[in-house]
Amino acid sequence: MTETPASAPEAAIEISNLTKIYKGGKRALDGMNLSIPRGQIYGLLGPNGAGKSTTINILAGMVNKTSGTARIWGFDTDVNPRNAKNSIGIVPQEIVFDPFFTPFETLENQAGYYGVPKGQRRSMELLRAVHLEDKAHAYARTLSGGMKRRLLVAKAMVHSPPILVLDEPTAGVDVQLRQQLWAYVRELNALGVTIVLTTHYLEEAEELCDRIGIINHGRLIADKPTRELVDMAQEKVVQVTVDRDITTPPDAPCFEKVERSGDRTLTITYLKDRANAGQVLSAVQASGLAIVDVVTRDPDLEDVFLNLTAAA
Ligand SMILES: Nc1ncnc2c1ncn2[C@@H]1O[C@H](COP(=O)(O)OP(=O)(O)OP(=O)(O)O)[C@@H](O)[C@H]1O
Repeated sequence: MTETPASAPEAAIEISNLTKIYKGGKRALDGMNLSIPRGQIYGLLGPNGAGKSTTINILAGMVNKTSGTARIWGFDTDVNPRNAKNSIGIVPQEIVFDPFFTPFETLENQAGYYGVPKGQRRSMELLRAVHLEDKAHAYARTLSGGMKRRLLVAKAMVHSPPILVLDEPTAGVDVQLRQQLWAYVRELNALGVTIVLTTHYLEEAEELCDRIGIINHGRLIADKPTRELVDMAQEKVVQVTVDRDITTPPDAPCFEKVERSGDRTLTITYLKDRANAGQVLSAVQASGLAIVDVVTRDPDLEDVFLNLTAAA
C-alpha cells in the first residue's frame, strides 16, 4: 500500500517547469508551475486545449513529459515512480472498462493490480459509497453512463491513495447523480484525501473548490483561494426598469457600459472599485427617469475566467 514519506508533504502535488511537446510539435505545456496544497479540493480550470488533461495524464504516468519535474505526495515521478503512482488515484475523462467484468470484479482486479492484499480490499464498501451496491454483480456494459463514471471513481480509490484526481467527472452525469458524486468527493476530502478536479462547470468549481488554478496555453495564469479569485471580478451589473419607454439610454461617468435591454429596461455595468449601485441609480434618476424595479447580478467565477483567459 501507499508508503508515505516520514511526514506528509505540504504540497500534495508539486509541478515545476513542466513542458510537454507532442510529436508533431504541439507545445501543450509550456513551463508549468503548480503547487496543490495538501487537504484541499483544488479546481484546475482552463479553456479547451489549455493543457489540463496533459497535466493529469503526466501525473497518471500515461503521457511522458518533455522536461520539468512532478512530485506526487513528495515522490518525484522520475526518481520514485512506484510510490508516486501509489499516492494518486485518477478518474480519467474517457470511460474505459472491460465490459465483461462486473463492477465488483472490476474493483477486485484493480486492487490486484495495485497489490492490495485480499483481506484489505474494500470493493463492496467502495461500491456502496458510490451507490452501486445493487449493481455489484451486473455486467459493466449494462451500466448507464453516470453509473460507469461512479464506478471509475470507486476504481480510482481501491488502493486508498491520499490524492484523488478527477478529470471532467461530471460530463454527461445528470444533476442528481452529480450531487451524489460531489457528496462522496466531499466525504473523501473530509477524511483527508486531497482532491484535484478539472471541470467545465464553473459554478460547480465555485461551489466545491477551496482553491482554483487557471491554465491557459500550457501555463498557470492564476492560482488563488476561490473567494479571492471571484473577488477579482470588477464588473457588476444592475438592471433597471423605468416608468416609461426609453428612446436614448442615459449616460454617466460611473457607467462602464449601458444598454437598452427592453423598451423600459436598462442594463448598466459598473466597476465595483470606481462606483457603487447607489451612484448608478442616482445617475439614472438624474436623467429624468423614475425607477420602478432593480435587479443586480454579482460577478462570478465565469467573469473572472473569461477576463483572465481573454487577456492572456
Ligand atoms: N496526443 C496528442 N498529440 C498531439 N497533440 C495533442 C495530444 N493530446 C493533446 N494535444 C494537444 O495539446 C493541447 C492541450 O491538450 P489537453 O487535452 O491537455 O487540453 P485540455 O485543457 O485538457 O482541453 P479540454 O478542456 O478540451 O479537455 C491541445 O492543443 C491538444 O490538441
